[in-house]
Amino acid sequence: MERMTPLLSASDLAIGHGGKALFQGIDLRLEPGRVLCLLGPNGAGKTTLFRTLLGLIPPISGRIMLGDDPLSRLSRVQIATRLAHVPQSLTTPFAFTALDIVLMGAAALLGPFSRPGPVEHQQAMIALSRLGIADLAQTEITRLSGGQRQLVLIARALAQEAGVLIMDEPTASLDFANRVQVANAIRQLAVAGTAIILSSHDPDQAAALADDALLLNRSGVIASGSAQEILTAENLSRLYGIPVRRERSTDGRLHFS
Ligand SMILES: Nc1ncnc2c1ncn2[C@@H]1O[C@H](COP(=O)(O)OP(=O)(O)OP(=O)(O)O)[C@@H](O)[C@H]1O
Repeated sequence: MERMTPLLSASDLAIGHGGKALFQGIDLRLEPGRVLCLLGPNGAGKTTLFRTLLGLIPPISGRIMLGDDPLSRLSRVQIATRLAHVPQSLTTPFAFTALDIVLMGAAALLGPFSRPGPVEHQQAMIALSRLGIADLAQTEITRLSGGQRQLVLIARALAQEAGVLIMDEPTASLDFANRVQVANAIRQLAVAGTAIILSSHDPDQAAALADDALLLNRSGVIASGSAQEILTAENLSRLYGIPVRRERSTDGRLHFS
């Protein structure tokens, strides 16, 4: 069977800072509707990989492609039409409303001297609706819960109309209810065709959310492939350097301890 062209792919990638490689030999491909989760200890290089995929740090070697185009040949605006970044949290001292924040995503594709108009407004409202938070459009973000703010950040990325979302620990600072809400939103976006690459410190979450996983530590890529297959006790033990137990509950979910 012919394979689909991935929205984002990397082959034989070496990444690092100041020309010093943290890893080499990273291969990944992300097709529409797939969720890929990066797991690895603190300082492993997950953020460095994201920044490299976003074109903010040059790779040391290897190739990154957005569809059929090499990332290195695309302008920032062209990259923004394909890839959107969702940061860990939203901090701003200004009294922006949720709609203001999402409009920033819709406006990312405009020229430097253009202001968002009705088209961008509509795009922003559609993004808020897709995340079920259209009723919060006029609420100042300082009045929103951590989970609601995270949904606003995801809506901002959606309003950018990129096919791939890159999410750096999207549920890191959230309580249980907000984590469930954001995780459900991520799955719904994937069902609708968005491709998502995210990082997590929670193997249970990776098993529940992701189709594929990439396990990285300072020794390199420990494993890569189908999340259900590579999230084994043995691989996670190697990844974190501690004994790990894997259990499957009656509802089929994987749990690690
Ligand atoms: N701008 C930089 N210049 C030089 N080294 C850096 C820079 N940013 C990060 N590093 C180093 O690169 C390594 C990987 O860091 P990175 O932030 O990518 O890890 P991470 O897996 O995202 O960690 P965490 O899970 O704690 O967020 C670390 O050793 C870090 O000190």
